[in-house]
Parts: sequence; structure tokens; C-alpha cells
Amino acid sequence: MADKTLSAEERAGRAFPVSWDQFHRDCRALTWRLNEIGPFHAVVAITRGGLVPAAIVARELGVRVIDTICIASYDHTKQGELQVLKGISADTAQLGGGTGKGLLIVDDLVDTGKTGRMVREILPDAHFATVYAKPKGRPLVDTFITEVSQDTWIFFPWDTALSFAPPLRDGAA
Ligand SMILES: O=P(O)(O)OC[C@H]1O[C@H](OP(=O)(O)OP(=O)(O)O)[C@H](O)[C@@H]1O
Ligand SMILES: O=c1[nH]c(=O)c2nc[nH]c2[nH]1
Ligand SMILES: [Mg+2]
Repeated sequence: MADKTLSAEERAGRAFPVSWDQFHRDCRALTWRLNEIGPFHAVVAITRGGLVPAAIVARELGVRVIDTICIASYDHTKQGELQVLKGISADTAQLGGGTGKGLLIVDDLVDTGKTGRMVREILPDAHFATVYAKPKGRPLVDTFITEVSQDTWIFFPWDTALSFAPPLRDGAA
């Protein structure tokens, strides 16, 4: 049984650090795929992690209508109850005909799929794209670029900073 005293990051065990450069390249690769599926009336970013890929994807696709759906679940690395803090605007809802048809939802990743499931309930006909996907969340995503194992924690460039790494012979992992 999973140890509830450990954070998701501690349970993950493995680390997958992503640089800005890598993230930008992965977002562009995602857009190549999405470009074959669109056009989309608007991009809906799941904040906050979806804001960065949404900006890059919208720029590449030439989409200028961008909205947000604001969901909070993880307090740093512990996932709690999902809270929708803000939904999409009436204008965006109208563009998607009420069910999200022709809208592109963007997030940085799916992990357990809890966030994605909630967004799918709100906009069932929207296209859901993430840059990274872990196996549990993968079935919820229409398009993604890289799958990482469930026991991996992805470190995004906006959550990290460059720091000194001791040489391997001094015991660094
Ligand atoms: O598939 P799940 O297990 O639901 O996890 C994925 C979600 O978790 C993270 O967001 P978080 O709630 O940490 O908020 P943030 O985007 O503001 O960092 C991430 O950006 C996804 O939105
Ligand atoms: O920065 C993050 N990395 C992850 O792997 C993850 N999973 C859920 N939420 C997450 N946030
Ligand atoms: Mg998020």
C-alpha cells in the first residue's frame, strides 16, 4: 500500500529534470501533431502548469484566443481535493458550442489523470493535449509527446534552478 506520509515526489523515486530548451522543443513537437488535427477555435490552458505550453502551442498554431481553467490539486507535491477556482468564459464556451468542440485544452502533464478527468467532464468534446503523460493519466489524453513512468517525478524549468552538482566520485548519484 502507498505510504500516505510520503509526497508524490518522494514516492516517485526517479527524477526527470526538463530544461527550458527541452521543454520548448517538446512543445514544438506537440504542435506538429496538433497542426494535423486542428484548426482550433481557442486554446484553454489548465493553470498553472498549462500556461507555458499553451503560450508556445498557441503561438505556433496561430491561435489568438486563449482562456484558462484554473484548477488546484497539488500543494507542492501532495495531491488533495481538486478545486475548480475559475472556469472558461462565456465567450469561449460559446466557441466550443457548450461541449468544447473545436477547443484545444493544454496542460504540462497528466499524472494520475485526476485533473484531466475533471476537465473532460466539463468539456467532453474538446481535444486534450499534454506535453508529458504518465501511464495512469495517458488514456485521458488525445495527444502527448513523451511518456514517463509512473514512478518518475518531472521537474519543470519554472520549478527548478541551476545548482552545483558534486562529481560522481564524491558520491553523487
Ligand atoms: O494527473 P494529475 O495527477 O491530476 O496531475 C496533473 C496535474 O498536476 C499538476 O498541476 P497542479 O495541481 O500541481 O497545479 P499547478 O499546475 O498550478 O502547478 C500538473 O500541472 C497537472 O495539471
Ligand atoms: O512538477 C510536477 N511534476 C510531476 O511529475 C507531477 N505530477 C503531478 N503534478 C506534478 N508536478
Ligand atoms: Mg497543473
